Amino acid sequence: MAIDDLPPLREVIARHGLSARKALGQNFLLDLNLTSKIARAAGDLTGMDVLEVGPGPGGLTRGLLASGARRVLAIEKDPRCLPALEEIAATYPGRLEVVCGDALDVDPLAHLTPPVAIVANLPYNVGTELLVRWLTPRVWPPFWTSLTLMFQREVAERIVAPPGSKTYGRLAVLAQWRTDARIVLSLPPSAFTPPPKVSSAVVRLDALPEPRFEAAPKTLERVVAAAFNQRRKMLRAALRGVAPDIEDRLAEAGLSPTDRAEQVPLEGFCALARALDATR
Ligand SMILES: C[S@@+](CC[C@H](N)C(=O)[O-])C[C@H]1O[C@@H](n2cnc3c(N)ncnc32)[C@H](O)[C@@H]1O
Repeated sequence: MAIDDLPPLREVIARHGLSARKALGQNFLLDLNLTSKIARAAGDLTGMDVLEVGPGPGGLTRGLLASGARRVLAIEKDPRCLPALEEIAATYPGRLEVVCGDALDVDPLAHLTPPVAIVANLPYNVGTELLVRWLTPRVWPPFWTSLTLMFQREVAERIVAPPGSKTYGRLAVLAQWRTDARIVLSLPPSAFTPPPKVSSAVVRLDALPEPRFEAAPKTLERVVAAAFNQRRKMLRAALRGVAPDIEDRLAEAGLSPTDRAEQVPLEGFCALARALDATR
């Protein structure tokens, strides 16, 4: 059964000539049962403001509106998608605002009132850049309460990876520091039009009221980036450029200079960030 009275998405993309563009990472979800499922994975949206990044022809947008979101702000870079999105806006008067632009340049708080749920099916590189930005504001809690984001399966696994695992790295530390992160849905390439080369997964990240351990976001980001850039090296070598007296700071944080980044738990990276900031 259709989730609204709008025409099927295949008809919409044919009518508006929305052939997928590789440069914009366009792999569309045209099955409205699936887009409803992703909207439901975002939790109870009744009365919430929702930021959707990269709505494309609007399959997920329809799911979000049908599931009771108060208002949806949809930021889409490709102007060819606007007519399809305007049709949806007309079906849900006053509830969908469409902004044409790069999500990296738009301030959602100029359009929405917190608390906000963020939902997106974005190209990989923009998705991780936005994720890191949403996870590292100076002040916590952030303007959003949850992030429900589609990634390549391999990136989703990196976000939820535990310490000691091969995929544990910068994304795992930054995500698990301030959120509860879990994979809530897996999708095969055949779910998308055109099908991508790899499987995808939806990750749900719920903002914690407070970070698990105290640390300044900028310092933590710097430490984690340096540590995992050379993940096979011992910490004292990988972090040499971070501080001249890195061995003393590692000792203060209770870390061994001969450890490697993938063995260091979240708590250890936060302790190191605090030790570095204490000596500035
Ligand atoms: C993978 S498609 C998903 C489209 C739609 N959400 C769906 O699930 O069918 C990604 C969408 O993000 C848009 N996009 C790519 N980069 C963007 C950016 N920097 N800001 C906003 N939208 C972007 C693309 O034009 C495309 O419509």
